Formats: sequence, C-alpha cells, structure tokens
Amino acid sequence: MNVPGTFTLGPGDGNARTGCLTTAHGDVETPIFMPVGTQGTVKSLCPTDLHDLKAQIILGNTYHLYLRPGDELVAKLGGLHRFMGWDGPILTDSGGFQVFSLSGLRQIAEEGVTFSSHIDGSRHLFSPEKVIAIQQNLGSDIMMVLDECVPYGADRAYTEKSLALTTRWARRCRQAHPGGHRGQLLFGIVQGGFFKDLRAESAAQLLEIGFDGYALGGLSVGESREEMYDILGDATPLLPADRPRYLMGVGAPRDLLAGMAAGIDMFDCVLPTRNARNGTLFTFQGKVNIKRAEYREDDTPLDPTCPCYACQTFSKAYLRHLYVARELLSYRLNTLHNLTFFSIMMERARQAIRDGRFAAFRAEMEAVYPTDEE
Ligand SMILES: CNc1nc2c(CCNCC3CCCCC3)c3nc(N)[nH]c(=O)c3cc2[nH]1
Ligand SMILES: [Zn+2]
Repeated sequence: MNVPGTFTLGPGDGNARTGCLTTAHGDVETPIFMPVGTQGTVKSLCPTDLHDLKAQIILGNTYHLYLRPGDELVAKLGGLHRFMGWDGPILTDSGGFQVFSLSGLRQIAEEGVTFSSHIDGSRHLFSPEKVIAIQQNLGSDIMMVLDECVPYGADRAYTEKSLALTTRWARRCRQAHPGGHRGQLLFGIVQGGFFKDLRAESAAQLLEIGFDGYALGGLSVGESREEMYDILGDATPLLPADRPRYLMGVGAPRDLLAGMAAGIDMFDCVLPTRNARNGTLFTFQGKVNIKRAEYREDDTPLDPTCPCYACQTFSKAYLRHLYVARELLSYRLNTLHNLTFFSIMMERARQAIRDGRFAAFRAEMEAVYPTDEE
C-alpha cells in the first residue's frame, strides 16, 4: 500500500485526467464526487448503504461536530471513523465556510474568526491552530486549512486584504500540522474572488508553503455559471498537476463535467442529498420531480438502468406516494438513488477519460442536463 498522500496519475483526455489518491483509510479513484455527511452521517443512510453505492470517500463537518457532540468527545470515542462506523476515507472542511453561512455575529481578526453557535448562541473562536486540532481529533484523512470564502461581489480591496490573511492562516495551519502526522493530509485553499491576478497570487503563495492537495475555494457562491467557468478555466492550470485538485461545493452534473474538463479531481456538493429531500431526482434521462401528478399512476421504475434498491424495487407511483405522505422512507430511497446516480456518472466519466472519449460523454450528459435550467 502506498503512503498516504501518494497521488498517481492515470490516462488523461485533454485537461481531464484520472488518478488515484492514497489515504490512511484507503485509495480514492479520481475524478471523484464526495457525498456530504453533516452531523456524522450522510442523512438517512447507513455506512453499508454508502459502500453499496460505491462511495469511496465522504465529507464530515468540522463546524457541526465541534459544536455537537464535540471533537474531544469524538476523539475519546476513537475518532470519527469509529464513531460513525465508516471505515473509508473522510475529508473534513475547516468549518470556515459553515461559520460564514450558518452562524451569526461573526468577527474576522488576525487570530481567527469568532462566531456564535447556531445551536445555543455560545461564542467560539476558530483559529488556524484550533481547526487543525479539531480535524486531528476527528481523525479525518484529508483536512482543509482555515480560510475566508470571500462573499460574491466583494471589491478588490476587500478581496486583497482577505487573501493576505487567508494565506497567513494557511501558513499557520501548515505549521500546526507539518505533514505526515498520523497519515492525515492537509489541503490548501485558493481564494482571490473573481480577480484572476489575485487567484494567481494565492496559488503561488500556497505552492510556496506546500500542501498535499489544492482546492479552489470562493466559487459556487452565487456567481453566474460563466463567471465560475471563467475562473475555473484560468485558475485550475495554476494548481500543480501532480497533486489532487478539489473544487469546493460543486456541483450539479453539468458543473462536474465542466470541472473535470478543466482538470479538477475532487468535488463535493449537498445537491444530491438535499434534492432527495425535496423530491428532485437525477436520472440518465434527466431530472424527475417525483411529486408531480403525472407520476401518480406510473408503475414504471424511476430509472430502469439504475441498480439502486429504489429503482429495482419500487414504482414512481410509490416514490411519489411516499414523498406526498412525507414518509421517512421517501428521504432514504431518494437519497440512495441520487447518490447512486452521482456515483455511476463519475464512474462513467472516469472510463470515458481512460477511453479518450470524454468530450462525447460530456455532450451526451449535457443533452439531458442542459446548461440553461437550474
Ligand atoms: C456550495 N458552494 C460552496 N461550498 C463551499 C465550501 C464548503 C464545501 N463543502 C463543505 C461541506 C458542506 C456541508 C457540510 C460538510 C462540509 C467552501 N469551503 C471552504 N473552506 N472554502 C471555500 O471557499 C468554500 C467555497 C464553497 N462554495
Ligand atoms: Zn436508482
């Protein structure tokens, strides 16, 4: 078995590439979509379900687990893998993004970001050293640095100032986790908003510090698709080709395709799990809104080509009934299906890259996932 952090590139097709990342809890084939677990669980699924749908790596949530049940308790109970019964790789975000999106009353200073818990209003400080300690306690295989995800529309002056602080925080994170510590990897996060020169500066600064992988942050924050793709195309080649590249918070099928075409290796998004809860299901024939009346008497499976338990066992009429009746099983079956779809789509993408036919695969998928609708 390779040492954690080993990243071996396989066949490529244009800027799209396949690879294999070794972590302390196993290897991850790239490009990869990572299902999001929020409070130590991928909502409504058991770890066995995740293995059944061939999930290779999942996301844990530093912010939530720190607040409840507490990272120290999780450490005392053997770490997040043992706590949640998932023996595969886990990536944890630093929590910075959640602080900005979930908690009120936050202040940014040299030391770190102070915020009020969305649970009980108590005050907390996330410093670079603190978020490293939390992720070490959780035992995640891939940790992220503390960063400020600059709000969409921030002006150049604010973005420049924020970038300088974010880089100082990244350096403190690296110092707090010099590398090789129990095989836990540390990724840097490129910021710089929508200013290409600032993005280049950010990438160069992070490269000089040196990380096991590099993420593009500050995207999928409300910008238009073309704005995201513009930065994506310009910034991705700045990230070292021999290290994993992670596009944070992305995304819908067409955004995964655009990211892979640009040379991105790793993705995470709440879309498949969140949409499962509101009845929006992804199939290879396009999106299905299961609550629509047209499915009331539809005795056919959601996606006859899908191997998941929901598609193999139930009709659209039944899935619609469960959703309309607000039955808990609706949540579980819809999540099983959506994550199976994302898993199969990524497997087909990896094979298309290996076969040198990624452009054709992308065109085929975009025909059912047009770029105009949300
Ligand atoms: C949705 N768009 C988006 N997400 C971003 C995220 C979060 C990525 N997902 C993390 C999971 C969220 C659910 C719970 C578990 C962790 C970002 N994170 C960081 N640190 N920096 C970003 O610029 C950053 C930028 C992001 N943009
Ligand atoms: Zn299915």
